Amino acid sequence: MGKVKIFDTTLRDGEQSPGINLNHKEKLDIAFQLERLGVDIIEAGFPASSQGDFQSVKDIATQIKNSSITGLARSKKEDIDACWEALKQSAEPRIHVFLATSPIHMQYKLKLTPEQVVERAVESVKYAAKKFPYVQFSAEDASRSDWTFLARIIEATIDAGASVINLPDTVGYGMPKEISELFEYMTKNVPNIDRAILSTHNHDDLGMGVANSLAAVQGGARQVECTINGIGERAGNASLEEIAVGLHIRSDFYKTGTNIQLNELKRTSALVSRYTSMPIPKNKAVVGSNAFAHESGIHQDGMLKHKETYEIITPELVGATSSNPLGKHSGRHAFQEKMKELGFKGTADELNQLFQSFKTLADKKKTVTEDDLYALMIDQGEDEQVQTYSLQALQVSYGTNQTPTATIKLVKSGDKEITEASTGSGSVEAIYNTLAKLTDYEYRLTDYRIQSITEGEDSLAEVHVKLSKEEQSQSGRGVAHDVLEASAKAYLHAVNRMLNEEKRKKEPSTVG
Ligand SMILES: CC(=O)SCCNC(=O)CCNC(=O)[C@H](O)C(C)(C)COP(=O)(O)OP(=O)(O)OC[C@H]1O[C@@H](n2cnc3c(N)ncnc32)[C@H](O)[C@@H]1OP(=O)(O)O
Ligand SMILES: CC(C)C(=O)C(=O)O
Ligand SMILES: [Mg+2]
Repeated sequence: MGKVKIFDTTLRDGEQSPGINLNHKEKLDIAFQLERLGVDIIEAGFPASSQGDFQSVKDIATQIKNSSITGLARSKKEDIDACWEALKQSAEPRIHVFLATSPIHMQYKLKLTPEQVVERAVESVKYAAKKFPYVQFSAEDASRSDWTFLARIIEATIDAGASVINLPDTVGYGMPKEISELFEYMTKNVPNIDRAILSTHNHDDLGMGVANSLAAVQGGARQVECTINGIGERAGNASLEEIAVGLHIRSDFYKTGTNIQLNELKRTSALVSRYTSMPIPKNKAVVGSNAFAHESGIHQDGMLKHKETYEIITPELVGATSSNPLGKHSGRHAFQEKMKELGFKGTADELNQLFQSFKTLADKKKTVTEDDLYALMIDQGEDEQVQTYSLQALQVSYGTNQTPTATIKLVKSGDKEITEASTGSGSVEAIYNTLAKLTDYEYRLTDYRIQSITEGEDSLAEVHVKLSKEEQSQSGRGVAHDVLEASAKAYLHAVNRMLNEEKRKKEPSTVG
């Protein structure tokens, strides 16, 4: 069996997404990327719909060399003529003529009888075939059409010159088994079907776009129409990246493949997302940022032991990279691996302590980044010094028209709990006034700096302070999820270092 042709309609049906309006340059950029991706046919637009669409189709048709270009036309001479004017310079001019075949569309929208629909379709395909070497006919709303009538119009349009017959699930109504049977039925019941290839075009109203496309391939379709990121009318079209990767990964099942250069998928998806301002959901198959991310401990452990335990698609296949983000579901194996990567050389006990701090942090933060882990490592190094004072509890009350008050409980010398409260003109000053009382020292705060270690709302805050007393000064650093807690920690860090330094000076020198 030959390869399934990929017909990309991002620039036509994709652009029909509410809110999307691509300009000329954006359309050309996307067309060039689709060509790089290895798309067989690019539906560049609907030339009769506007002057802008006409010009884009024309320019794409003259500039793209390695994909065939097509344009959409209603079953009307004016639409076909506009399409010809836009596409006549293309290397392989193709037209896509459509007319609806379902009872509801024929009666209410077209206001035509089934006989008139067959007549109009045949007349249009014949007219198009006089100009175009390749004519595709689409029976719009095929999935809600009567199958006997559909077989009749397919036979008639093939006789009129159509070499591709598309059976769209225009409103995303079909179910996979039904779509597969529809294609099998037409393959068996249309006498001249071997003179055309069958094409499938699915919408995602019931979330079946990709499943129906693959089911159609099972039923005999040899062309699949789809869009990048699944953009399109209403809930969108079937997504190209999912179809191409599905056919590749399960080629054992479908016994076919595509010409798509899979490692261009991620880039193409990102380009379309940027130009259409339609963000890609994190959990989107193939191209979502979580598609190759493994967060839970058991999965990360499995991945470290053998990637295929949890990865059926390698990120490299689609031009993406994998990641093992650490979060609250991560276990010791993945944590240890990451710490090794970061250069941790401590003992098993130290690693264990770090793992506990990491778990505490991960409970508050969605993803713990490398920078967060560095911060934890550095904090641990500091913990090895004598900590005269350590923070037990901190409460700050703050409100407009209210004096900020801090209540702080410290542990002194490892066992004694001491508590104090003080006010200040701001929350940080209230904290520092309270800490000054608790630590019996009157330091001057000569520097206070705050920075976020990582990006995002849930990043760790890092506070740096400098405390001075007479000739002495000492810096301190505190890291916490909360700015006020980091401020208190930084102050205590400086006090503890100051006390350690004083003690060291008093100790008799061992040198000499
Ligand atoms: C399933 C799909 O995705 S189909 C493609 C949808 N895409 C678009 O509609 C692209 C943007 N559309 C447009 O710019 C405009 O709708 C145009 C330029 C195509 C037509 O504009 P207008 O002439 O103002 O017509 P309008 O859009 O209001 O109505 C559509 C007309 O086309 C007719 N029509 C619909 N499909 C077809 C068809 N396949 N063949 C012939 N006529 C058709 C309708 O019956 C209606 O005809 P009527 O005016 O006699 O009732
Ligand atoms: C024009 C046709 C193919 C279409 O987009 C549809 O039926 O969804
Ligand atoms: Mg469509």
